[in-house]
Amino acid sequence: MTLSVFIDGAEGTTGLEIRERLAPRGEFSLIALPDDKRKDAVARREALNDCDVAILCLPDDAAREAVSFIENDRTKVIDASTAHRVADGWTYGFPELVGEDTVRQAKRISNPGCYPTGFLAMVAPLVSSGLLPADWPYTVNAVSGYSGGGKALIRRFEENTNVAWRGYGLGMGHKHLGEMQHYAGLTHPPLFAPAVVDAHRGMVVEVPVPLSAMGAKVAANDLHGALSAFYAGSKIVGVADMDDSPGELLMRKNVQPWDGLTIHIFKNEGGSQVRLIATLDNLGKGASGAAVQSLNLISGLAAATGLNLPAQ
Ligand SMILES: NC(=O)C1=CN([C@@H]2O[C@H](COP(=O)(O)OP(=O)(O)OC[C@H]3O[C@@H](n4cnc5c(N)ncnc54)[C@H](OP(=O)(O)O)[C@@H]3O)[C@@H](O)[C@H]2O)C=CC1
Ligand SMILES: CC(=O)N[C@@H](CCC(=O)OP(=O)(O)O)C(=O)O
Repeated sequence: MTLSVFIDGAEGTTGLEIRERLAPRGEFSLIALPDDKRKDAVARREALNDCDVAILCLPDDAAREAVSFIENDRTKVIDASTAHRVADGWTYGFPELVGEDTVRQAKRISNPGCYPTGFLAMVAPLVSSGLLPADWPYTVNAVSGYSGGGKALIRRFEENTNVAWRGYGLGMGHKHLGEMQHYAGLTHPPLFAPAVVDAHRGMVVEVPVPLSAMGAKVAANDLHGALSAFYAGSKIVGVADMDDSPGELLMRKNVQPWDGLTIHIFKNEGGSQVRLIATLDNLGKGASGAAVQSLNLISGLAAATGLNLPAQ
């Protein structure tokens, strides 16, 4: 059976990439609105009620409006925006953390934010297993490619080639804090320091872990072992081997779309300090690839269909 999918916001950065992933796949037929109707409330309402699955690639307010347009019990929703990430009645679309079956059965799925995907992939399993404390004031240092800010930031970077690094979220009230704290089960919101660099796509999310200062009774190898075991069955999330003499970790420009995520663990001599670093594609596991992973699950298909898998 072919499932009909309507991407609301199909001309945006995330929406276009979902189309790219679904175009070659015979299991899905896409409902598309003509350009002059893509923001027309009547046409969107009709498409949202006609489709089996609606994928919302919209600003938060438009995503809330789209959900309010749905008047039937059949249409399932995958929302890429921040609007429903910690809302009642919504399933967080992170199958590795919440369980594939939970996503498979959901009718309302909220796609995780790109930075929280990197943060939670590392911290949530370590906190829930008790290896890292829930009440530590974690910090998150992260860089994103400029496509993470959608069409407006792409335009800004591509028209002003003189910006190499853009720190933001300087008021420390970033919209991703809620989901990071909630799904990692933390007492405090993390101190989050995001920045954009002059690359179209890609993301590096780092959590420093001063093991001895936090009084943790575990070593870097224990964190590595726990995360390797946690993701052992995953074709999407991988854990890099620990390297005794690491050189450098690079985020490159002009890379191909990638739907995986790799966790790196580095330690100092003596093992008192650890750096947990996740590398991913903000438009892959950070957005469009994650939406397709959830779409596969609610369609009864294998979760791991994605671009350039397995994890690199
Ligand atoms: N880019 C990324 O890496 C990530 C994005 N997201 C989230 O995904 C969502 C989409 O982001 P992104 O693709 O980057 O943003 P873009 O700005 O690139 O795309 C948003 C699209 O929505 C369209 N749109 C705006 N308002 C309406 C409306 N009322 N009705 C129909 N269409 C509308 C825009 O139209 P127009 O083309 O005319 O501007 C645009 O095409 C956001 O909530 C974002 O936070 C989440 C994770 C990562
Ligand atoms: C580089 C950049 O601007 N990134 C966006 C986040 C992109 C993303 O994850 O979107 P959601 O907010 O919907 O989760 C930001 O920091 O606001």
